[in-house]
Amino acid sequence: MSTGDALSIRPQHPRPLPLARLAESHGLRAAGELGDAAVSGVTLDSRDVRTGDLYVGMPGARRHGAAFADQAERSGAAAMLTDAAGLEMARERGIGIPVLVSAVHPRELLGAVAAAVYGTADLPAKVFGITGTNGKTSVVYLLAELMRAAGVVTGLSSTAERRIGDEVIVSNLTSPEASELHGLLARMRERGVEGIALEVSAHAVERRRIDGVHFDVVAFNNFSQDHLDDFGDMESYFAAKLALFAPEHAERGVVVVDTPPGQRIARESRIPVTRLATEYGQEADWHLAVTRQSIDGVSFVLQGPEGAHFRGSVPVFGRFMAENAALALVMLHEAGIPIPRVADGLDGGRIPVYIPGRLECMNPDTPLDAGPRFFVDYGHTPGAFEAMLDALGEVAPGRIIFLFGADGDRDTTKREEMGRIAGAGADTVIVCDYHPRSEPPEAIRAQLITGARSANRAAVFEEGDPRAAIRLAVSIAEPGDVILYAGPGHEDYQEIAGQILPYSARDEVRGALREAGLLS
Ligand SMILES: CC(=O)N[C@H]1[C@@H](OP(=O)(O)OP(=O)(O)OC[C@H]2O[C@@H](n3ccc(=O)[nH]c3=O)[C@H](O)[C@@H]2O)O[C@H](CO)[C@@H](O)[C@@H]1O[C@H](C)C(=O)N[C@@H](C)C(=O)N[C@H](CCC(=O)O)C(=O)O
Ligand SMILES: Nc1ncnc2c1ncn2[C@@H]1O[C@H](COP(=O)(O)OP(=O)(O)OP(=O)(O)O)[C@@H](O)[C@H]1O
Repeated sequence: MSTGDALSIRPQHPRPLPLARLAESHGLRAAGELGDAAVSGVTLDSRDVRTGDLYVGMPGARRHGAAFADQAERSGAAAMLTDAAGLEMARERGIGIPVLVSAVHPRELLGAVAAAVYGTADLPAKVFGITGTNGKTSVVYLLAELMRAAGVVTGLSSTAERRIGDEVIVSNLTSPEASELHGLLARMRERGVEGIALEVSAHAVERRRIDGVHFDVVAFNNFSQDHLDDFGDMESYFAAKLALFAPEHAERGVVVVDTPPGQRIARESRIPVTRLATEYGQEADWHLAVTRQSIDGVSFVLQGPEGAHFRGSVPVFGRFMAENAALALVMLHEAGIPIPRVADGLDGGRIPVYIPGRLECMNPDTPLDAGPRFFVDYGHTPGAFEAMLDALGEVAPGRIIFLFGADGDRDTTKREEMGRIAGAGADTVIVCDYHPRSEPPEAIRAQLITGARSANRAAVFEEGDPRAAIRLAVSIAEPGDVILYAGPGHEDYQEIAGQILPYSARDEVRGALREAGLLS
């Protein structure tokens, strides 16, 4: 997520849709005369309204969007869509624009309405969606890179950023609200995008942010603890992911079946599923085997039905990166972009993917006998910590120095487990602050440290200020050691006590490496 509050992206040449037609096709009641009013965009945020928009004022967790109807009207909204309560609020505010009233929660119609306004119900492009706890952003970037290799014009939407070809758009949520998503899809269509990779969070499925999108292929990679503050329990979190595997969302699915959650998705999916296994002996349609690993990347062989196979590598360490790449390859194959076509566009199977802030090495040119390698990562779940530290255990030439903090005001139950995994998998742990938000930072650190000490392995240091923590890590590291800073990834801010402060871990790390003479 970024703190950038850029306006949502829209098509450059919208085609206004008559309100009367919209009302009729979606069972909306018109409060007053619609005349020949038409709308050319949709938004549910008054601060994002453009002239000619349909402003959707719907109830949120904290307030009703209709409270901002006057602001939306002043900004040029041509009409409003709301519920009965919202209509009352709009009337109280003396709104003059036409109002459409929905008998159900407007969220239930938002995707279909946005698709109708933007004409995105049926896209010429192939659309791919990935869900799972960790690795969604990585799979999205791999999909985009592999499509480029196959000569496909690509667009993507991820936590890190959204992209249309080479154009980069600020990303505020992992999965944008349906109104924003359809605006993005419409712009992609204008730009001739032929293949679209979308990260689909559990929130997106549950809050109907993907309504009106029909995926050619959706995929599931893994499932572990996260977001319990939002979903309450693991079963509800899982159910939100499983719901993506349904005919109303997608044609077909690809599932990593190494673990019981993956096997369950494959069993309970309501669409045909192709299975990918990375564990030896696991029954599946496609099998992945890692052939070589180092701190600089991972090589693998992927084998599938009818002799389909791929031999290649990813320049990011970890078995799970090979798994992410294999999953992307199988998804494309299932959508009719066959592996040989992708392989033809790659140099010897090398996938030159760059994933911002995911196991990103900040000094890849430092020789291992001259200094430590410093990686910045977005991992913030016990599952991601385990995957990264297991991977490093296999490839780190020297000691592992692990630097991390935890979110304030988010799933507090995962903190001790994150600390324990860090303490068990690293040689040195440095606990610092991430986004404390409204919580006392030292209390968050204390929970992480309790977990880290419980493992009885790593030396544990506490340094709240992340800038100082980075420098502490560099000062104690020796040639061949690996420093892994988990949490901030691509982000460019720190949220402390209601304030958003500029902070880029990647820039800070570069600065610290320069100070130490490890980067020019
Ligand atoms: C918990 C949650 O999902 N909240 C979302 C929700 O906020 P809310 O219900 O609290 O909205 P509200 O503040 O009550 O406002 C009600 C309505 O008034 C509108 N409003 C509000 C203020 C204003 O000035 N003008 C205006 O029009 C709002 O746009 C909204 O439609 O509706 C907002 C508008 O769409 C979202 O931005 C907001 O996402 C917040 C930012 C969020 O952090 N969501 C997280 C939990 C999330 O969705 N994360 C997932 C998963 C990430 C992962 O996998 O790690 C994601 O996909 O990003
Ligand atoms: N297949 C995987 N299995 C487990 N961990 C992974 C996998 N792929 C990546 N990771 C770890 O999880 C971290 C987050 O990866 P990524 O950003 O791709 O996941 P995400 O699902 O998009 O997370 P978010 O939705 O929070 O952005 C990575 O930086 C890496 O540490």
